[in-house]
Amino acid sequence: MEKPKFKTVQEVVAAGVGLPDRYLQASTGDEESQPLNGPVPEMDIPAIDLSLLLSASEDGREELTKLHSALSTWGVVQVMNHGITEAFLDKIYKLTKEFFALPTEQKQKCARDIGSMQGYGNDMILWEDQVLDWIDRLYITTYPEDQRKLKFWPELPIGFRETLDEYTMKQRVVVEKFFKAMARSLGLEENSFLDMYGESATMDTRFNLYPPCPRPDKVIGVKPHADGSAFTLLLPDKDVEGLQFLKDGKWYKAPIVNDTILINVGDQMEIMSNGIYKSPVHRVVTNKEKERVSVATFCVPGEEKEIQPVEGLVSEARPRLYKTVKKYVELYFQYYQQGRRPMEAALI
Ligand SMILES: O=C(O)CCC(=O)C(=O)O
Ligand SMILES: [Fe+2]
Repeated sequence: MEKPKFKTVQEVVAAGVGLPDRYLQASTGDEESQPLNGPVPEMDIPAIDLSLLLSASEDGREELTKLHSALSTWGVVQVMNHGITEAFLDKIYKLTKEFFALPTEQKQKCARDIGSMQGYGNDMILWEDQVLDWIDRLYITTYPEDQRKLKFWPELPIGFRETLDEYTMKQRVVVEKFFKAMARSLGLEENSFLDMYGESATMDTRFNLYPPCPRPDKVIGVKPHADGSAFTLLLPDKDVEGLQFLKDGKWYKAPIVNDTILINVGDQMEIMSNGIYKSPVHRVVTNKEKERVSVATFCVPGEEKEIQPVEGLVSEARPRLYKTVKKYVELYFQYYQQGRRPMEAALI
């Protein structure tokens, strides 16, 4: 098997050769108003009770209103009472840290092949002169089961595979409820989005490690992007901040709230909701002293599915904003490479 051409961030750090130029961001000109490592205000997003969202009670309706308000402004919510115990989430965080702490040779057993996304490696190099993100990751397709490639599922740390399998099944329950809740919050029949999303939808989980970085003013953990998924379930680090969302041209940091899952809308949900729910641009900044981890699961419609605004959200007052797209993720990378917002391709 071909080995990846570039070193992981952990290997760069271990080599002790200083910071390679490939990680240095070009000046964007707006550093003065909001420098990469400067203080940013915290975003004001609600914690939504998932167990209430599908209830017909007064409290349930109130929760749906909160969901609508957060997703149509920020495109992000914290979800609590999601049915996954704190002890289980802690196990995921622990296994993530243990995986990245393994010796390089052990991690390389799950190394990504050149040109493919799945497996262990550094920021994927998609174009020449790309400034690299300060991140190492393990990217695994977890669902449907027949699409799993076990060679990318680490055998160590012990329990990783079983726990990831269990986490996938638990997340599926959350995903279905969340789709139904989003439909209800827009006055639609419960299955409106699920029917379009499809039975063949995939889940990809990405374990992210951001080692301490010598130049947080010049180096970024993940460059600004919006997710190409329908939506993303995220477990941000429980102690170390870093995730920021862009709203009206300003960056805000995501709060850390224990025992919640952060869910952000992705481009394909923005399309299905005819633009009512926003796929937010976000980034991750680096930290000089502390290592940070996160675990993101991307929920992606099946490749054969045609994704478009659902009927109930198109009217004379609100004309259709997006074309029908298929295999959006492929299109996503073509645009991303050109430094363009992939969403542009879907706009009518
Ligand atoms: O590390 C994080 O908190 C977010 C990572 C992210 O945005 C992504 O993986 O798409
Ligand atoms: Fe993201």
